[in-house]
Amino acid sequence: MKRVGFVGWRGMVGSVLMERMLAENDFDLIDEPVFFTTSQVGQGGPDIGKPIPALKDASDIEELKAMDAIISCQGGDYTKQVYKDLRGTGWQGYWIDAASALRMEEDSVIILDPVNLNVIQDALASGAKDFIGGNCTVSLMLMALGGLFNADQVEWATAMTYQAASGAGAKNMRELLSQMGAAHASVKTLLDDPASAILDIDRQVAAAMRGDSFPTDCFGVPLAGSLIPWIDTQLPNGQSREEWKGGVETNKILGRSNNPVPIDGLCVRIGAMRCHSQALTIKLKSDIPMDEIQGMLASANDWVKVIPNDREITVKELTPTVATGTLSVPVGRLRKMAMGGEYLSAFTVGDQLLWGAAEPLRRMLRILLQA
Ligand SMILES: NC(=O)C1=CN([C@@H]2O[C@H](COP(=O)(O)OP(=O)(O)OC[C@H]3O[C@@H](n4cnc5c(N)ncnc54)[C@H](OP(=O)(O)O)[C@@H]3O)[C@@H](O)[C@H]2O)C=CC1
Ligand SMILES: N[C@@H](CC(=O)OP(=O)(O)O)C(=O)O
Repeated sequence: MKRVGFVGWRGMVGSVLMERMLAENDFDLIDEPVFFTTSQVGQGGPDIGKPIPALKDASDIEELKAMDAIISCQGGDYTKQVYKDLRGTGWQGYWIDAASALRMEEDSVIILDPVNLNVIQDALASGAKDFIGGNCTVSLMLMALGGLFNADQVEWATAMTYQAASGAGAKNMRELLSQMGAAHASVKTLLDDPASAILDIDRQVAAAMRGDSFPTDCFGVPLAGSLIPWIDTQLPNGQSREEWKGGVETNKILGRSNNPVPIDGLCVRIGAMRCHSQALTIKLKSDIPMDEIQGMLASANDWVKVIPNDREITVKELTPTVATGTLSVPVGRLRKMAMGGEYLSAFTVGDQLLWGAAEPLRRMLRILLQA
């Protein structure tokens, strides 16, 4: 592969992708990396340790057409704007995308190679050209529980999520911190006085959070000190779109859309920065002994880390604070539930910008570059 085009490389997901590609020396495998922009045509691109042309126009179909592969972290609106026109020219290159726009298209593959390399390879062999990153929550759940799914031991599963601000975008991360600051500022004087009453502090914070000056332009409501029990749009059946993705994307990734495992849940935004967490209830097909379960999970890929169901280790190692900025996907709180030996509880955490967004794209490009 000679020419690889990058769109959306300076956004939040794109920046994480660039960091990872530099860390793994991926650019050494690309003859001509070409960087595109929707707003800075002609300006300089990122420093990748070798010369690159000035930024090209990401809406210029002729320029895009010259690429052997394009990797986009620009978002679904951009994909909808150019993808059809580009394919309409007869372009046969590979399209790798972080956005959800093409995920459920028949000809596309949702990529998560530590879990579905077989699906990816079969698709490549049959000429597939569109490789789309999965929803962050889904990818992180499968990185954690891939062992049970691969062994076909899951009868059904529910995922109750605790999703970070980053999933809503860079501005939302900033707003979360502004909200934290505003909440703190509203009671600073009282906090500084050790004799002040906690219920006065509580009343004053609640008033500040409900007040008009509390910063809520991005989330629409307070997140710091609160939570938001809805992510993405509303579907007619009462599911949120994020919850719907849990079922359809998991089964597509596993290559079993025709024989789906029922998966549903409830997706909630909480005040973490960039790590999504999820509490899972898994109905197993049989009462598998716990040591076998742990073995299946731990051996599924190089990044999953089984945390013993021990209080001290769990509170230290199974948190967003520990997982943030790393590729490690800890999974713990593993125990059989009161409902019976086939009911397994689990809790998992992962960085939603790494395995949840950039890393599957980077690895897909690498698969193509090394083919
Ligand atoms: N955020 C997430 O958790 C996930 C996002 N995705 C997908 O990735 C897409 C992009 O998400 P995300 O990276 O969060 O989006 P960003 O808003 O961070 O970046 C998107 C684009 O905005 C433009 N931009 C304008 N101003 C700036 C600035 N000051 N700094 C950086 N970029 C700027 C850039 O385009 P240009 O250079 O052309 O101006 C950039 O590529 C999403 O729409 C979604 O489809 C997928 C999985 C997870
Ligand atoms: N919806 C996710 C982030 C995201 O971008 O998801 P998707 O790639 O499925 O649109 C969240 O808010 O946490």
